[in-house]
Amino acid sequence: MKHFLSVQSCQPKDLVQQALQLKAQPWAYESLGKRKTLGLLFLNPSLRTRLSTQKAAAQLGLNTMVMNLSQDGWNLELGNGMVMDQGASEHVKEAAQVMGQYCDIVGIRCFPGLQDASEDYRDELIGQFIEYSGRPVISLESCTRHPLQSLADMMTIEECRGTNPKPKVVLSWAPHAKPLPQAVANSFVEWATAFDCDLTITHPKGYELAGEFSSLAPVCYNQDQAFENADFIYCKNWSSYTSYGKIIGNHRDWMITLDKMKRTNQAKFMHCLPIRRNLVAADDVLDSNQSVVIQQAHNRIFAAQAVLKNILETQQGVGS
Ligand SMILES: NCCC[C@H](NC(=O)CCC(=O)O)C(=O)O
Ligand SMILES: NC(=O)OP(=O)(O)O
Repeated sequence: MKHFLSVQSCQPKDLVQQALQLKAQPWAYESLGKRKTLGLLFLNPSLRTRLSTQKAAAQLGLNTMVMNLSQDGWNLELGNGMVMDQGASEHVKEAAQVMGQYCDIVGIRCFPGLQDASEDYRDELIGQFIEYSGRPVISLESCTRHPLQSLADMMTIEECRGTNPKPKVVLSWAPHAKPLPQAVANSFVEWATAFDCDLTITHPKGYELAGEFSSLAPVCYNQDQAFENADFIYCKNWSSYTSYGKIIGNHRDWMITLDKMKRTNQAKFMHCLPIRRNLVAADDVLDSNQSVVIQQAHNRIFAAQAVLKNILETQQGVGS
């Protein structure tokens, strides 16, 4: 594996199996990353991604440097040929090349601005780090995707599906107070459709995902109907793609409740976290034994570890 940016960066089923093996034997490769450095750049807040990736790196013997770029770093300019007389102090060309000197692998978290769809969907910052750092780059959630989350989600589905050959998985939009990125939902659709799942997307009209993602699974505008016989409910808010970055209507009645969960086949409840209780999902859903949100967060360690292991093996000429 060279970079890890989306489901297309890997053999997803194989990677899930590797991650599950690492969960069983976390220290099996504890010297693989010896004397190598992982640099993690955060332009946005994080609890899980930051800590699970650091823990994964430690279990591979990697040294980690973390930088909260938005608080502690210089504002970066991405544009070519810009006269830098505004807020940005440093160009990504220098910043990425410098990171490439300090690190063997670079991870970047960067949320979209939610103002301009074409700008966000170019995912320029990650692209520039690939170009200028000369190092393998891992997406820690980009403007368009969150592949480490999706990998952990697929591990969780694998662990919970039992002998069900094709579980019904429902990605359900839920309300929120703030306009949020589409990245988690986009990525989940891409990954779930690469596995043996019967995926349905449900959301109010106006919340259609970008065509490259919405075209991968049927959309049902009736949440109650979508929940019938579901084995997994994957809940997430996202802002509108068509009215880009906007919240349209309030749709508070789309919150996940125990009554709605009763329509399902005792479905497991999934969410990437952080989650706003009693807005996105009710307390009694999150506190029920159907909720697997903590298991998902636990699996983030081994998802990151599997990705780092593959990149390190490629650097040593033993992987693909
Ligand atoms: N990394 C996982 C999700 C991150 C982000 N959630 C948030 O920003 C929630 C913020 C809040 O609830 O204030 C999202 O939806 O993409
Ligand atoms: N799910 C997830 O990525 O959480 P953080 O934003 O806390 O990293």
